[in-house]
Amino acid sequence: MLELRRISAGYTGAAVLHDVDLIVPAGSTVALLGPNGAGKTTLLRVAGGTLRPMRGQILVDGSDVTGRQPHDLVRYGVCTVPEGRAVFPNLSVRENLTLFADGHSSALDLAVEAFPTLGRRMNQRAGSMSGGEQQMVALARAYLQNPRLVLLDEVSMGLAPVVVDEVFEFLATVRERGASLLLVEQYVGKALALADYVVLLARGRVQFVGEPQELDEEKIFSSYAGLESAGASSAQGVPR
Ligand SMILES: Nc1ncnc2c1ncn2[C@@H]1O[C@H](COP(=O)(O)OP(=O)(O)OP(=O)(O)O)[C@@H](O)[C@H]1O
Repeated sequence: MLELRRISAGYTGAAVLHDVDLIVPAGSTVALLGPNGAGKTTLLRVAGGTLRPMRGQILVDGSDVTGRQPHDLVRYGVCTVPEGRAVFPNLSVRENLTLFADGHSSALDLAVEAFPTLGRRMNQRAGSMSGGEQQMVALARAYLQNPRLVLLDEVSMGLAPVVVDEVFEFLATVRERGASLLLVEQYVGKALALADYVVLLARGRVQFVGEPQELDEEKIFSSYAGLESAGASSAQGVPR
């Protein structure tokens, strides 16, 4: 579905990602983990078309989409749910959703099915909703675009535990419907439970690719500390 080949990317000339290879097979969920500043958000920006890589190629279903803008990528079935509450605050929930519903009338029903809370709040101004509710709108919007690949950057950030559970149930539903997911997530245990594959990034380089069963949460966190201080060159993959 998505293939990043030897991606180097960064800001104002300085590379943050170095020769990163990453594959998200069709229908698979990949958890992208790593310590603060590892380059996870940067990688999602590259995959989602908001940051052009300095080098390397981005392929979607074998087509080269390097340099394509996010709105072009939607046509390839790639949608991003960025970090933070990506809603139009002055529009109602209904308007926020309709903008992304692409004319199909059952779209709002789909959103309500996913998040019943939204059904009771269709006329509320999105900006006046709680953080969790705004995140539901942002997630439902991506769902309405009938995506084949959803890029998710810390979508549970700052949410109450009960809302986090709801968000993960929703992601499981999106996955069951056949979409691929690439997710950056602070709730490592939940990410591992959902993921088919894990990619661990540190200092802008891939340190480990494997299956969640090969890792456990505690070891990942202890490896973060080592990877942050020791640097990528001396990091020896991930402790098992
Ligand atoms: N817009 C930007 N301009 C300049 N440097 C940036 C920008 N965004 C990120 N960086 C730098 O790129 C590096 C990687 O940041 P990135 O946000 O990709 O890491 P991350 O793994 O998502 O971290 P975190 O887990 O803390 O969110 C950091 O050193 C950061 O300071």
